[in-house]
Amino acid sequence: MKTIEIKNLITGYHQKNKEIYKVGNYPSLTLNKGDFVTLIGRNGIGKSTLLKTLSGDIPPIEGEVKINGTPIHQLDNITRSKLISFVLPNVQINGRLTVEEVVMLGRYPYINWWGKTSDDDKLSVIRALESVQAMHLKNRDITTLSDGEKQKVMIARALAQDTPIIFLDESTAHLDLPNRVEVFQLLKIIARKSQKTILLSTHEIEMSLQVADYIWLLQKGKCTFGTPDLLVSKNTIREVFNSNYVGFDKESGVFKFCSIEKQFSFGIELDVSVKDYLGHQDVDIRILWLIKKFISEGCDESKDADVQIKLLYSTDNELLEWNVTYKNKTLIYQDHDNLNLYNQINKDFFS
Ligand SMILES: Nc1ncnc2c1ncn2[C@@H]1O[C@H](COP(=O)(O)OP(=O)(O)OP(=O)(O)O)[C@@H](O)[C@H]1O
Repeated sequence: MKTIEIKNLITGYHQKNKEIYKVGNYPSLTLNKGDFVTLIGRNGIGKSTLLKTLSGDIPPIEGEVKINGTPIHQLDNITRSKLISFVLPNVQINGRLTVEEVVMLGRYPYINWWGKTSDDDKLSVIRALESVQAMHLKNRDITTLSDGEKQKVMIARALAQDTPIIFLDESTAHLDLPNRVEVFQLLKIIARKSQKTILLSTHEIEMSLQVADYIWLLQKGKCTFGTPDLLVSKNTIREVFNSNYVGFDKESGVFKFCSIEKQFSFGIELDVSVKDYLGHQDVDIRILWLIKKFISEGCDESKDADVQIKLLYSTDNELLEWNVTYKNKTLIYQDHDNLNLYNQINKDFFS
C-alpha cells in the first residue's frame, strides 16, 4: 500500500532575492508500507532537501507530495507529526534534559493539553530506548552523551513518536561500524514488523546495497529508483560514485581505491613451496590485501606484468620470502613485520 506519492516534484529554495534555486526534479516516486529505503547520492545533490520537502518542512517549488493519499500541505502540524517523524543530523538540544525526557518529546503529538504524560507514553519511551539498546543511558543528561549515543537517542525519540513514516537524515554518520550495521538492521526490522515506511539518507553505499529493500539514487536533477541488484547490474552505482581515486567493483560490491598516478603493472602469486609453510598466517589473505595496496598506489594487476612477485617459503632458513623480478633483475626480500613491499620495490627498481 502506497504511503508516499510524489508527482512532478521539483525541490529547491526560495532565495532572499526572490529567485528560485531548483535542486531536484522527480517526476514520479512512491514508497510503500513496510519498505526500508535508502537515499544515496553525492554531496550537495539534494538528499536533505528532498527529505525536508517530503516531511513538509519546506514547500515544493512545483508538484505534489501525498501522504496516505492526502496532499501534505493540507495536513495540519499535529496530524503531520502523527504520520511522519524526522531524525535530523546534529540536533543540538539546549537545557539539561535527561535521555528519557528527550525521548518523551517524541510523544508530544499525543500528550494532552495540560502536558500530562500517560502510562502509555512512558511505556513507548521505554520500548523505544530498548529497541536501540540505550536503556542504560535513560537517566543521563543528554548533553553528556557521545555523538553516537546521542544519535541512537534521537532514533529512539522517532520510534516513541510512533508514526507510520520515519525519515532519517544521515543518522548513522557518527556511529562506529557495528553500531551502523545494527541501526541499519534495526530499521529494516522495524519497517518489516511494524509495517512502517522508512527512508534513510546515507553515505553508506555498500551497506545500503546489502541491507535496503530499495534504493533512491539521486543524480543531477533526477532520481533512479530500484532494488540494489538492479542498480548494481545497470552500472548506475559506478556512474555516480566512480572517480579518479575510487572504483566500484560490482562483483564484490565494494569500492576499490586507486590512484591517478599510474605506476608499474604487477602480478603476485604463491609459489608452490609455500605448501611447506606451517605458520599461522593466512598467506592467501595477505596476498589479497597486498594486491589492494598496489592498486591503491596506481599499479595495475596483470598476467603479463612488468613486475612479477612470488611468495615462497624457504625451507633453508624457514622464512617466507618475496621474490621480485623486473626486467632481468631479481631481488629477494625476507618477510618480516616491517617490510613494506611496495615501498621497497619502488625504491630498489624505480628510483
Ligand atoms: N537553505 C538553503 N537555501 C539555499 N540553498 C540550499 C539550502 N540548503 C541547501 N541548499 C543547497 O541545495 C543543494 C542540495 O543540498 P542538500 O543539503 O539537500 O544536499 P545533500 O545531498 O543532502 O548533501 P550532503 O550529502 O552533503 O549532506 C546544495 O547545493 C545546497 O548548497
